[in-house]
Amino acid sequence: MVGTEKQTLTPKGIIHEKFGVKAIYKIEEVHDSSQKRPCLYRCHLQLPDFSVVTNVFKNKKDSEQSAAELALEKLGIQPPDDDDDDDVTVEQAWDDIVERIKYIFSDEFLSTDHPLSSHLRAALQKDGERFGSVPVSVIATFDAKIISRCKVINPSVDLDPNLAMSCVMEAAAKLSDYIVVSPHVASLRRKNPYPPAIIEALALVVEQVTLDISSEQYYLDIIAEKLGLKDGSQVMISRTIGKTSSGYECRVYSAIPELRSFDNSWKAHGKRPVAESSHLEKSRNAKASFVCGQDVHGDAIVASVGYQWRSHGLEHDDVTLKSFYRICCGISPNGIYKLSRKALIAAQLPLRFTTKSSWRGPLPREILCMFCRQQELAEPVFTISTAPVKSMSDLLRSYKKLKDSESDNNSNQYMSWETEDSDCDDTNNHHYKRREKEEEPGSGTGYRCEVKILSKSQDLVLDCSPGSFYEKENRAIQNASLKALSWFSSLFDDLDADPEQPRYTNQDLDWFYQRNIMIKGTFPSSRRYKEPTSRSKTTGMHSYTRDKKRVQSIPNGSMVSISYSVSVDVDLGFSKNGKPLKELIESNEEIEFEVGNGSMNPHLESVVTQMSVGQYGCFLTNQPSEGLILAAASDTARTRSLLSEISAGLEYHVHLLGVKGPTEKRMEADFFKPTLSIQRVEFAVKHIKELSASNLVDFGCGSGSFLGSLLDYPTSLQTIVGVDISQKRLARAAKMLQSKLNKGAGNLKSIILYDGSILEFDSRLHDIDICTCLEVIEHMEEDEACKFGETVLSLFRPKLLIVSTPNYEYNTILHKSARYHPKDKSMSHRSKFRNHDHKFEWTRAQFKRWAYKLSQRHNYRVEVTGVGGSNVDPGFASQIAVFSRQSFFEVDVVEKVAEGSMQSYKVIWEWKR
Ligand SMILES: C[S@@+](CC[C@H](N)C(=O)[O-])C[C@H]1O[C@@H](n2cnc3c(N)ncnc32)[C@H](O)[C@@H]1O
Ligand SMILES: [Mg+2]
Repeated sequence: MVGTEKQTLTPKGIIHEKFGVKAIYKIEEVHDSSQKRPCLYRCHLQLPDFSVVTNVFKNKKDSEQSAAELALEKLGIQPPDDDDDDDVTVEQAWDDIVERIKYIFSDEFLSTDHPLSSHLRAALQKDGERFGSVPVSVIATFDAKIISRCKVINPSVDLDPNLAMSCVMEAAAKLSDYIVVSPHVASLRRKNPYPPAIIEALALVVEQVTLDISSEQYYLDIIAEKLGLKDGSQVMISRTIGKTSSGYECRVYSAIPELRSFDNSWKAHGKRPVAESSHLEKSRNAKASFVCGQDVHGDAIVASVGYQWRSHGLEHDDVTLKSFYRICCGISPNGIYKLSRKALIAAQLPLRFTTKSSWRGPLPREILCMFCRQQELAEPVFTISTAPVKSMSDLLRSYKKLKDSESDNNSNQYMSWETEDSDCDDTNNHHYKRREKEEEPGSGTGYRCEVKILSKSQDLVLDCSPGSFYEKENRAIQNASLKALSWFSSLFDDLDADPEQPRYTNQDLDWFYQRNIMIKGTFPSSRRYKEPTSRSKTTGMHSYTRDKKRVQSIPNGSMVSISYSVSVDVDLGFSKNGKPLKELIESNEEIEFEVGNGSMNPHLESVVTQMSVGQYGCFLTNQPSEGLILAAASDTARTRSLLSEISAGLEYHVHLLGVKGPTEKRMEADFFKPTLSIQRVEFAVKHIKELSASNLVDFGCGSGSFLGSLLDYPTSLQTIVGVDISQKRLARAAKMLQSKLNKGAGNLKSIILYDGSILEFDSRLHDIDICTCLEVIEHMEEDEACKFGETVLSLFRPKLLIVSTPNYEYNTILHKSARYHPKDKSMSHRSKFRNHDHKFEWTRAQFKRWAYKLSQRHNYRVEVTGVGGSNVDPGFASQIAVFSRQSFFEVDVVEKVAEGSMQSYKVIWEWKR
């Protein structure tokens, strides 16, 4: 007799028998360039219903076998070499079934991919007596090991499935300590409850249900019915948790927990009792509890339905999965920012606040207030303190200290001592406490802000005291708010994660307080800055891969404008039917952001800052949290199904529309300590003192930063005047000056702000001691700048005129410091200027020519000098011409003009002592 040696099939063989050509193996080569090892292999196996990916192997065959083994495990098929059915005795078979049932009801089985585990998870979603009960028929049908052992016990099980079920019931009866057998309903359930954490994790399933409220039935009864409850009287209703896209309010509906007596004894030892864990009690629904801030047990329905005070009829609106996820998103500070910028995937809550003009979206303080309201916390309390800054030398010394403290605090040096025209200190009408002023009157100021978040019952939730100083009070407040927000954000960010304690009830505050006191230096470091971990892809456009060395051509501080789209994309080779699958989830025609402050999705920012204007880019990344994608996607059902694909990632397309270089002030602040504007103030003060000037006019005074600084220096000045054509800036100047004067600054008699063009003459400003025109002329056309020169020296005729403007030749140095490439062909001539608003920038020779010719025509003497750098090549960063009136013609001209008496300027604000 020829020996019939038993041929055991390999895992791959079994897969082939079952699926034939529908099983697609794909081998991926894994290179590790850092180590000179040969290539490794990973196998992706795609089956009609699911796919698996292996670890890496030295050879392709092993990776394929491993993939097949993984797939068999998922299918619940025992690998053939595991054991040999022929050798199993009946007794052993019973033992195996008992062991297997025990394993099926273990904690770890719930997280396996075995098809039975889905039945178990579904059973744990049931309420009441059915909670955790799994039909015996399911166990007898879907577990290969149980089937094979049942066959050993009784070979006829193939013909009569009832036999297998009896086997399972009988085996389960031997586990009476562990399993409850319900013979009348033929189901099994575990005796001891699952740990609450496991149950909570299971509660994260969010599905869409349809409530038919068209009938005459009471809507709460309909909701009760969906929740498996008797009627509306058993339904608990949450507070409003958010709105649908059309603005209707949503609430969470769930079962009223069993009425328990009020046992307050736990408060003494500070720990809330864990609910008596009978399997009959509904498990805590973590997601619903997170969303509405109340303990929700069992299933919950988010719905927008009910009677509003505005109308008599029942109002209702569809709550889509998208609106649900958007509500979840809006609970976190980062989400509030994302939603308000209409860029869920792209926008990020910035890590720092630089200037109001470059900030996009609601300001940090507004977001913080919104967040506190939403979380039922008290309004944030800001405490502002000032630091003494006495003289230039002290300022320089303290700068160094500040820099150290800034770096301790993981923040950016730009934040300190920066001036910015467009910033205004709109710090009114909020909860501010002012500390004793530590500085001497008349000295400069630096602001520091601390923010405290308290619960409604005034318990401290967060104490955020960043150590940084800012020149502007508003900037200190915004940055402190941002720090508090970033901290809350790190608690809330992942929509699908379960924050341990998402809200702060009195009971939670103790531990919350201890964990959350945030002081200087203990701020959690950000996880945001990662290079794109792209699955690289070439598309004929610019494509980016992980290996490519990153060369940032757009410097930090620039304002970048892009259009982009993001799609969920399933790799061609892995999609079912081999068809490419893609779903657009977010797109934006134009969105602007500041580079380097963390306000843009790091992948997009990293790619965009390597591009030039007009260029397109395409890249792929892994997916962020599913909740975020679903909140952005319009077809949530389809997007969800794509996301379940193993090779799903995000495909970004981006077009760089424009770049505005980093602001002049930021670039200069990076380079000059003290800043050029402070150096200009010092320069002017020196001349005021030399001349013992009693009045001064600042032409193009903007938001009054120069005039405001003059209040900090003791001089002979009695009257100062500002002229500008921007009413908005003049209003800011007035507000700032008033606030400084209220604090007792300066020794002046009067201040006037005029709205008017400095190209026009106004006889009230004739024959002034000193006129200044700092960084203004380059904001006009060149011919206007020349006209201004003529008007001032021929009509206003001040004793001294100081005009400053950037030195174009110095830009190469500034741009180099900002990693800016002026040779970039995509940059226009204008973009090589320091500021996008500059109409021209002169070289030293151009400026000198203008100044000398002008002075000669009007009988002034001129000295051309500057601040920042020195007289040697390429000269001063900010070039300055000082025109002094020669006394020769003086008398005639003064009289001539006084007769003309033209008043073309309008008084905007006036102050008199
Ligand atoms: C860069 S800002 C300089 C502000 C201020 N001098 C300083 O150094 O901080 C230029 C200012 O010039 C003003 N300006 C431009 N053309 C003007 C004109 N024809 N008359 C008056 N002001 C003008 C603008 O409104 C703007 O406030
Ligand atoms: Mg300028």
